[in-house]
Amino acid sequence: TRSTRPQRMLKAVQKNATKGNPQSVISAIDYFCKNSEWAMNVGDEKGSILDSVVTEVNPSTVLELGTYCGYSTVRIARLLSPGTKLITLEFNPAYAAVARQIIAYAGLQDKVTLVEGSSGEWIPQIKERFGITTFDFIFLDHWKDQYLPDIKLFEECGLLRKGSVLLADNVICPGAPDYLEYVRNSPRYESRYYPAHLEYTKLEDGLEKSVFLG
Ligand SMILES: O=C(NC/C=C/[C@H]1O[C@@H](n2cnc3cncnc32)[C@H](O)[C@@H]1O)c1cc([N+](=O)[O-])cc(O)c1O
Ligand SMILES: [Mg+2]
Repeated sequence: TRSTRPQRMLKAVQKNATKGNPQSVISAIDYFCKNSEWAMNVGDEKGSILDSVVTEVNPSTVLELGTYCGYSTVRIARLLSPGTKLITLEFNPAYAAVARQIIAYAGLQDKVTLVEGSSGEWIPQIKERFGITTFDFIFLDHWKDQYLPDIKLFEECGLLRKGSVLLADNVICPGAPDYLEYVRNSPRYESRYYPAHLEYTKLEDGLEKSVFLG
């Protein structure tokens, strides 16, 4: 049967990247998406903004929602200080299987815990399962209509502390209007928009950074 786009993306990484070199994995995926097949990775332009926010926060506890093929997982994990691990949630087993291989190719498997399951099911279990009290940094890049219910779940589960940083992809395209309205109008968040473009296109998109005020 025909291969899937994630499988073809993995092949491109194995062909063009250097094992154990995260930057080469990132470049190989961006090259594949620019020259062969578009895919919904955060991409290099928004990825550089992601890098700068992760570097600024220098988080000890990190959560990503929506691993997909692991592109942003690799971008984040490569910047974490030694001993720091990130948890990434992905409920599609086929995507998770590709992501595991891409993360391993980058040599970052020891810095990543990939959990196969849905955010709604797993967020309430994180404290007890992973011994985490709160997250310093959360990257939201899963289904856009899940951003709002999941941020409310973070609040209910006590997973945010004063200064926790949430960074959301695609707040313009495809858009997460209810989430934007919430973080921009809630007195509990200080929110800022980083304008950019939809990955590998000229369409407008951007990231919203929201700091929990406690
Ligand atoms: O739709 C987009 N992203 C949705 C991403 C979804 C990914 O997160 C997983 N997921 C979903 N809910 C989940 C809950 N729990 C765990 N994984 C979950 C899905 O299995 C998929 O791997 C998107 C679309 C465009 N676009 O231009 O169309 C551009 C982008 O950058 C995008 O991120
Ligand atoms: Mg996205």
